[in-house]
Amino acid sequence: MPSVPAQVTPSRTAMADPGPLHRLDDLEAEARLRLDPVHRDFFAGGAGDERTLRANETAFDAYRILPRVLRGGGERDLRTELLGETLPMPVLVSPTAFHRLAHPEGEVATARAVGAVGTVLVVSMASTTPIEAVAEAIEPSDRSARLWFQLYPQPDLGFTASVVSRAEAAGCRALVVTVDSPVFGRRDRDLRNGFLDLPPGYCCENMRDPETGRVRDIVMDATLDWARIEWLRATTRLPIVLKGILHPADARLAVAHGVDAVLVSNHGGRQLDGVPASIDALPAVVAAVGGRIPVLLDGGIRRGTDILTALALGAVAVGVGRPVLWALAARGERGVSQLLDLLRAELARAMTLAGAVRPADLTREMILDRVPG
Ligand SMILES: Cc1cc2nc3c(=O)[nH]c(=O)nc-3n(C[C@H](O)[C@H](O)[C@H](O)COP(=O)(O)O)c2cc1C
Ligand SMILES: CCCCCCC(=O)C(=O)O
Repeated sequence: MPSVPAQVTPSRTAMADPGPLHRLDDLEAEARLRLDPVHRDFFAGGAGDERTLRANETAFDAYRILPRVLRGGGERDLRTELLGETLPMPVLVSPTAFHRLAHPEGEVATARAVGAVGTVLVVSMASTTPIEAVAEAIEPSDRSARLWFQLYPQPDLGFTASVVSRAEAAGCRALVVTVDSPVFGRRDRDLRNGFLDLPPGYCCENMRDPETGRVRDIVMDATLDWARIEWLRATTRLPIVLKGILHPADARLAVAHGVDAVLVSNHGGRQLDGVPASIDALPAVVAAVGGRIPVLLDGGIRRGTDILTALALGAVAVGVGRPVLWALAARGERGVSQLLDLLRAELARAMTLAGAVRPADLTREMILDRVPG
């Protein structure tokens, strides 16, 4: 594979304190100033004509919140039960690759920020920091933070098992198995930019072979099937979350195969272009699962009102992907903390205005859909 052409080194000096964060999209604008344009394209881009990428955000425009009034309740309680644990809010950090391209401290900075909030960081298999170092980055006093590990199952079962063991030993509390990537999506921006490999000095640290020390390439495995999920089920005691479920029939199969949760996701529009926005796929998956396992969602979450809409349509929690990368690139650890605080504050305010004290108060009847723009 050709390596990436010489990169512009982002300047991290002489940047004034950016102060408080008022809007999530300010982070993207700031990040744009700091990122190498090739890396920015990798983070921002999607597959094909990026129809699904755009739809993930714009689909929320077709939903309206129908609030309840005079419900009182005082302070909002955002705590959320998920896979046997209590999260402080129904927001997780979805797995994204290559955080060290966004900021020199990479996944360590992300983990510290998520650790301070105490929610879940799903560490990508394509992390540029080894899972052990990500786990160590979380302060002992913040150990209520949860790491989950995202896995692309590799055709080499022995190596896959060794990666799962590493994640278990590092204290990861769930395995997020990405099932929407039997092959890499066609990403025109990366092809045009020649971004086909990491720059020298960076690698996917979780792909280091335990025996040889060599770093393997991640294989997107087109032979992946339900039998492999059964194999994984027998290989680990960790809860298994299937990431990339869009079809209700697959959600039913996930339940039948003993999976612990499904994550409705189109990989941020980076795999099969033309699939529905995540929020549009959610209701049918929720109906198919029928409450037997939790349903999560990611894709296009940018506002507290987006989170509220997803929860009311049946998601137990949502994940954010790109906003975390923008926050990290723009402001490092502080930016990720500010982002999570902003989402929490926006959600609490939206719930107050909608008459919900707890996430469980958000119900399907509070959402009108197919509202023309
Ligand atoms: C730059 C980038 C890298 C990603 N890397 C991974 C990955 O390593 N594993 C994975 O399962 N999903 C990956 N995703 C998909 C995200 O987990 C998530 O599904 C998506 O970003 C959610 O959409 P959002 O960016 O609109 O929040 C990546 C997404 C982006 C933007
Ligand atoms: C060969 C490296 C694979 C990185 C995969 C990251 C990812 O999922 C993405 O969407 O990009």
